Amino acid sequence: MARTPLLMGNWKMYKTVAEARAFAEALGQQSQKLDSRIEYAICAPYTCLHVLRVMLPAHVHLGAQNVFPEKEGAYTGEIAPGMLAEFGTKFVLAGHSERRMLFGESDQFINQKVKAIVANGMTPVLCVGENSSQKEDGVTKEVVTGQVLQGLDGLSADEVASAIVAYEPVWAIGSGKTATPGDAQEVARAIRAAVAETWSDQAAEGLRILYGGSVKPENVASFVQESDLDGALVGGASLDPASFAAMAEAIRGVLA
Ligand SMILES: O=C(CO)COP(=O)(O)O
Repeated sequence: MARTPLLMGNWKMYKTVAEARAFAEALGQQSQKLDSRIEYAICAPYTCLHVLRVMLPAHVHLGAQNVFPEKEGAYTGEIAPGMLAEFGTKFVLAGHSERRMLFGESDQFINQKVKAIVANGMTPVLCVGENSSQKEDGVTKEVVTGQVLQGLDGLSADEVASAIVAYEPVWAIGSGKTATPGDAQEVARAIRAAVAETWSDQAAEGLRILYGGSVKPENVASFVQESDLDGALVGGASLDPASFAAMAEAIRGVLA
C-alpha cells in the first residue's frame, strides 16, 4: 500500500485531563504494539491536548475535533487554527456528522474550515457520510461525493493529495452497525474517482480515505484491507487504551 495507514481516535466529548493522562500512560506501556509503518492520532477535547502532547508515545499525533475558520477575533468560545497549529496539532476534523446535525454546519462553512486548516499547515480530516434515508434512497455515492467536492473546494491538487477524507455513514456511528467492507470500498472508490476527475489522478492517489462507524478491534482489519481504504476513524473503541492497541495490532496484521 503506497499510502500510510492511519488509525485515528475521535474521543468526542469524553475524558477529563486525569482520564486522558491515564490513557496515555497505559498506551505508552503498550507502545511495542504501535508499528512505525502505521500513523496514529487521537482527536481529543481541547482541554486534553496539553497532557496528551506531553504524555502520548512519540508517534501518536495530536488531533482536534473542530476549529473556527478565522485567524482571531470576537468569537466567544471558539478556537483558531493558528492556536491549534502552535500547539503541535497535526490533524483537525472538519464536518463530522455530529457537527453537521447538532450545530447546523453547512458544506460551505466546512469548506472554510478545511481551507483554514490547510493554510495553517495542518491536515484536514473531512468527514462525510450519508444518513439512513439517503442510503434507502440509493443516493449514497451522490451525497458523499458531493460533500467531498464541496468540502475540498479551492484546494490545490497537492493539498488534496495530502488531505484525508473519513467516510462515516451516519447510521453506522455509535450504532453497532457498520457498512460492509465491500460497500465502504465502493464508496471510497467513488470518492477517488470524483477527486481524480476534479483535480488529478495524483491527487486521488495520494488522498487517504478512512472508514468510520462502529469500528472496533474485531472488524478494523476487514476495512483496512480494502484497496481504497487507508485506515479508520474510531469513536467509542478509541477510548480504551487496550482496544486502541488491539486495533493497531489488527492493522499491523493487514500489512504483514
Ligand atoms: O463518529 C465516529 C468517529 O468520528 C464513529 O464513532 P463510533 O466508532 O463510536 O461509531
